[in-house]
This record gives sequence, C-alpha cells and structure tokens, in this order.
Amino acid sequence: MRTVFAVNKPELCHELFEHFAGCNVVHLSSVSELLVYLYAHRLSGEDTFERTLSLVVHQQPQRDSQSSSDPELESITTAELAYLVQKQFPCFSLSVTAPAEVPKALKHLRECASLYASRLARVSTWMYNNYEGCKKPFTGHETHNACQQDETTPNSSSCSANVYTMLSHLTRVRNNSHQSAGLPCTKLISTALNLRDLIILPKDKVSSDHYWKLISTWDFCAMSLSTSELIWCSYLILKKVAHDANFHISDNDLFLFLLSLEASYHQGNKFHSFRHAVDVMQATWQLCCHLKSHFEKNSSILVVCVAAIGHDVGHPGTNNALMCDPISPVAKLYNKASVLENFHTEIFSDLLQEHWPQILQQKTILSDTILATDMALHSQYVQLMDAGPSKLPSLLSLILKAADISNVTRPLHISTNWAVLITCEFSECAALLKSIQNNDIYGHKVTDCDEPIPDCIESILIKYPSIPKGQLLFINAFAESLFAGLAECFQELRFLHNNVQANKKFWEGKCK
Ligand SMILES: Nc1ncnc2c1ncn2[C@@H]1O[C@@H]2COP(=O)(O)O[C@H]2[C@H]1O
Repeated sequence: MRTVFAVNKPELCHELFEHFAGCNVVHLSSVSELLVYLYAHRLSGEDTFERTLSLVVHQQPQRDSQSSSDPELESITTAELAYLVQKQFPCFSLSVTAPAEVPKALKHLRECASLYASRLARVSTWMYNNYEGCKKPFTGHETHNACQQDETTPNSSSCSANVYTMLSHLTRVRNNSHQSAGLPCTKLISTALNLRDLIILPKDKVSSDHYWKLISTWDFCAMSLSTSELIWCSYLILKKVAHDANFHISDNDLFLFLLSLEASYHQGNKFHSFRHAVDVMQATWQLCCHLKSHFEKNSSILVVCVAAIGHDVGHPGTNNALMCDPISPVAKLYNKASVLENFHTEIFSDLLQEHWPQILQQKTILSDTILATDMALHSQYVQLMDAGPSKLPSLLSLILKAADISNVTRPLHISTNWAVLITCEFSECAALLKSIQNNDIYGHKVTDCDEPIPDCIESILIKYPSIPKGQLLFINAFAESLFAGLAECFQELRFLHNNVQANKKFWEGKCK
C-alpha cells in the first residue's frame, strides 16, 4: 500500500481519485503540516517512510496566495519542496510531484515496489542499485518537472521515483558540495516550526533530571529509550559540550540537526541504527569525562561527540565485505578502501554543512575519528598503543574506536541486548550473501527478526544459543586487546577492561 500526501489542495483527491485506488491518502493543508506529520510518525515509529514508496502531491502555490502558516515556507515551489524533503529526510523514499504528474509518478512507484518488498530487497537496493537520483543537480529553484522521468524498468539505474540508494544519497551530497547555497531549508523549517514540540517524552519522565542521571552513568541503556528520548538525551549531551566549548547553536537548530540526522539512519537496521549512534556518543562523552585532564581544548570533546553521533550515518546494516563483493557503486567510488567509513564521513559532513557548519572547522578530526572505526585498521591501533606513549594514535580516534565497541563493556544485561541485535544483523548479512550466491537479491523473503528481545538473559540464550560463543570470539579477537591497551595507557579507563573481563567470564561459563 502506498501513502499519498495531498498537500495544500484537498480537492486534489476528487480530481485524481481514480489514480489513488489502493492508496492510503492523507490530506494535509500546508507544507508545515506535512513536515510535522513526517517527523511525528517517524519519531513514534508509526511509519519509518523507508519500507514503501510514498508520494507527496503538491500544488504550486498561486503568486498572491495567503497562508495561515509561515508564508515563506508555504510559498516554495514543488521542485523546492522535493529538494527540501530529500535534504531533511535523506533515507525516506518519498517522491514529490505536481498534480499533473501524478499518473506517471504512481506508475513509477508501482514499478519500483519490488525494490522494497522485504528487508533484504531494501538492503540490496540501498547498496547495489545504481540509481543516482536526478541527473541534474537541484538548486532548489527549478520548475516542478526538473526530475526527468524515464520509462525504463525499476531495477535499472533510472527509476526516478526517488528510490533511496546509497549512490543517490552520495550523488546528491556531492552535487550540493560544489554548488552555491541552494534553498535555505534549515532556516525555512526552523523559522516555521518549534521543533521541541515534536519531542514527546513519557509524562512521568519529563524532567531533565531523569535523563541527566541516565546519560551520566556507564549503565546507560539506549535500548530502553524511544526515538524521542534518544533525541532528548543527545540534545542534553550536545548542548552541554557545545556550551563548554563556546560553540553556540540554538535549541531549535540543535533539534533540527538531530531530527535530520535521525532521518539519515535506517530505523530498520538491527544494530547500526540511530540508537547505536546515540549509545556510542554517550560512551564517547563519558570516556572524555574520565580523561578530562588530557584535553587542552573543550572543542575537541565537542567534535568527537559530534563525530560519534554521526559516525555510522546512512549505514545499510551490512558491512564493508558485502559493499565490496559484489562490488557496489559506492565501493567503486572509494576503491574499496574503508567504504562505509568514507561514506559516513561525506554524508555527515554535508549534514553538518547544512545544520552546524562551525563543527567543520575541525573537519580533519571528524574524518580521522570516523575512519578510525574501520575494524580493518583495528590491529594497527592496538599495536600503536602497545608501542608506548610516543606512538600513541590520536586520543580522540582511540576514544571513538573504543566507544564504537563499548557495548561489550556495559553491564551484562545491557551488553547481552546489544549482542542480540548484532547477532540478528549478522544473520541478515548471511541471508543476503546467500541470496547473492543464488542470484535472487530482490525476490528473497528473509524473515525480519523484529521480535522483541526477551527480558532475561536465560530466555535470550535459549532463543539465540550462538551468542556466548560469538561474544567470546569477538572479545578475544578484538575487544580485550583494545581495552587492555587502553587500561595500560590510561588508568582512568581501567573500568572498561575490568567490565569486559567480567562479561568474558560469564560467556566462558556459558560455553562449557
Ligand atoms: N557485541 C558484539 N559482538 C560481535 N561483534 C560486535 C559487537 N559489537 C560490535 N561488533 C562488531 O564490531 C564492529 C565495529 O565496527 P562496525 O560498527 O562497523 O561493526 C561492528 C561489529 O561488526
């Protein structure tokens, strides 16, 4: 079922009723109402806008039309709305069209439906489909048929129903980077909407004290938080470290940055989602607090926390091996070197350019720390740590690298929950590999392991018997050497090594 959003012209549906058969039609009276609808449904989880292809039908406003909402936002053209939607909701498969183009647009959506038929089909589409978006770069000022629609089949490179692919995301970002400023999206939205109103917290937990206590301990459990709560915790941390670093950003702009970042992660990923990013940022911030005396500038703490929350942006929920074999269009662009990490860095830099350009004054720290999370470089970092203080890699890179795998140092029940999620993601990768070998990428129906994680560890181990061995393998191959090395170099981080040792002991007991 496709969702059609009829914006700013309710009678649209009567004129186009025959074309909307089988669609869920949502009437919205303005662009700001559309934005609020998208943010609210994304935050509540009611709709990720990633699993199906939706259509926004927008009537070009009359020159003299008056709007009850923000006049500047409501007077944008349909092409400008298409540009704004792509910019603010990068991972959404949401096409914007004028009424005249509806029949053709819906035909394209139907043709592309197979690309979204299952989790596996979506992941394959994101990674391997070579649709690169609208060929001509959007300046945001074109007329509404800027995106030349092509009649070819959906699986080829030119299904122009704004199907999300990693290549289209990167192509748009690269088009943006060498263009003069396009539509001032951030200004338009932050002027029209009070974004704090979108962050709905549980009634009994509205006070910041509750969340401040949560984020200030190593027992932080990102799994137990809603998307709104994750955004609220991120806001509290970033507001604090930005204040300490004298980097000013208004609350509304910080919320808009976080909302756009959340919409740039795939909510359906088991492990590599916005939730993981917030967990890594909270760990990064806590490690910086433990190592405060080692920092000359508070801006370093801000930049590494920002790098942490953006370090996996746009992650497809697989890994570099699957990005390179079969070779994906994005892997070709990076010559198979740290493909995902380079992708995250480019995508995140574009997002910061739009929402928090001041951070890009430290672009090198941002890219170095994100690239340090490539596990192919793991042994180099461990050897450098063992080589003594003079060879020590950048402390900021070590901190983000440690935070990225710090789930194995969290209290056992929290660590076990992360182990379930990574185990589900690994099994999806195995299913994808199998479908590639069977040359059946789009047709394969892998069962989403969307089931809730069992409450107690014993039930988890009955349901996921491979976890003890998998955790031991990972701790012995990667985590123990890193956290032992960090404990040697920084006494303040000994607790990490103690925690991973305790968890390892538990897993050894389960493997007997
Ligand atoms: N608890 C865990 N068990 C097994 N592998 C893990 C665990 N946590 C992190 N990883 C792996 O460590 C990798 C760190 O980089 P990535 O986030 O790309 O992908 C991560 C996973 O492949």
